[in-house]
Amino acid sequence: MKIYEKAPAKINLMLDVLHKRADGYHEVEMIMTMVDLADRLEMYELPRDTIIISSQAGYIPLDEKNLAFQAAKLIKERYDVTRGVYIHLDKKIPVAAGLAGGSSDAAATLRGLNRLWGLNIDDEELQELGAELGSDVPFCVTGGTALATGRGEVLTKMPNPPQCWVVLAKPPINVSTAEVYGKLKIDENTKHPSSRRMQEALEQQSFAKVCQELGNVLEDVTLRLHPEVMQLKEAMLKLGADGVLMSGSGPTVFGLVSKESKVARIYNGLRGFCKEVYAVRLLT
Ligand SMILES: C[C@@](CO)(OP(=O)(O)O)[C@H](O)COP(=O)(O)OP(=O)(O)OC[C@H]1O[C@@H](n2ccc(N)nc2=O)[C@H](O)[C@@H]1O
Ligand SMILES: Nc1ncnc2c1ncn2[C@@H]1O[C@H](COP(=O)(O)OP(=O)(O)O)[C@@H](O)[C@H]1O
Repeated sequence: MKIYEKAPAKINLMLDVLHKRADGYHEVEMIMTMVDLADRLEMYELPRDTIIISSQAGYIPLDEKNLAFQAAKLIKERYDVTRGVYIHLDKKIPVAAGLAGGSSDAAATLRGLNRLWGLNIDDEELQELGAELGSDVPFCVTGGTALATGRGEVLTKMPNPPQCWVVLAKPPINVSTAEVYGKLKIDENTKHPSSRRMQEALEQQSFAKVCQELGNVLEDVTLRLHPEVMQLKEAMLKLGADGVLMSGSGPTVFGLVSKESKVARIYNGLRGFCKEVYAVRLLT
């Protein structure tokens, strides 16, 4: 039997950092949602007790460093599964982009192997397993729109934003999440976005207010390291996006666009100087 799972990318509509914790992680408040740009996973059982990962993408690890491998290993160990699995990753989400591609692959692996091996693990337990793999994995297990607190693993469901277009642009630079958190300084000058106001915008289904409340404290760090991210933000706004923000630790910038008629102009305008541009819908 073959199992297929879709692993969508996330964007952070707002991302606030409250403080650094004793365990080295940062206490966050983020509202995240999924977009229709997704990796596709194909999984089937192997007669031998082994985990094999393959992918058409030449630029991700295929060994135990791969988050899908780690997810398969964790579920096998925790539920005493002695059967093996072959997992093919059809990568579509740009890597190390602030879009949680690896986390979403890990979450999709947990969901898929739960089905393949009939383990009947509920979502809450899958999220707990996910938290052992990374801070964004629990959200990716169930998706939708959620407020994430703690280090990202404490989830409260939120209404989906009003449907719109999302134009994503990833500049050709690599950003390390650990480095961005490491260089972040929270002080009295920090401009904190508000999860309460973003939540109100979602409850009111106000697209204008969602755009107005977009904010990410990690932006300042990544913009300082890579000024070209700012150029992308400015270009997107100039081309007509209604709201623009960097996702996660970056470097991907997303623009929310309500009118379909504007999307082609923004997409084509950005393609002039950025190779990786996507125009997708929210996954609502
Ligand atoms: C910034 C965010 C926003 O959604 O996403 P990305 O930019 O990675 O997509 C997340 O907080 C990233 O989540 P994730 O990528 O799963 O992070 P992890 O693997 O758990 O942690 C990577 C490193 O980031 C730092 N880290 C992560 C989460 C957190 N709340 N505080 C931290 O300080 C730690 O240094 C950790 O070693
Ligand atoms: N299945 C996977 N897909 C993408 N990247 C992976 C995967 N497994 C491990 N990685 C590694 O995880 C790191 C972060 O990748 P990714 O999850 O795409 O980015 P981000 O945390 O910025 O959203 C990369 O350095 C990549 O090599």
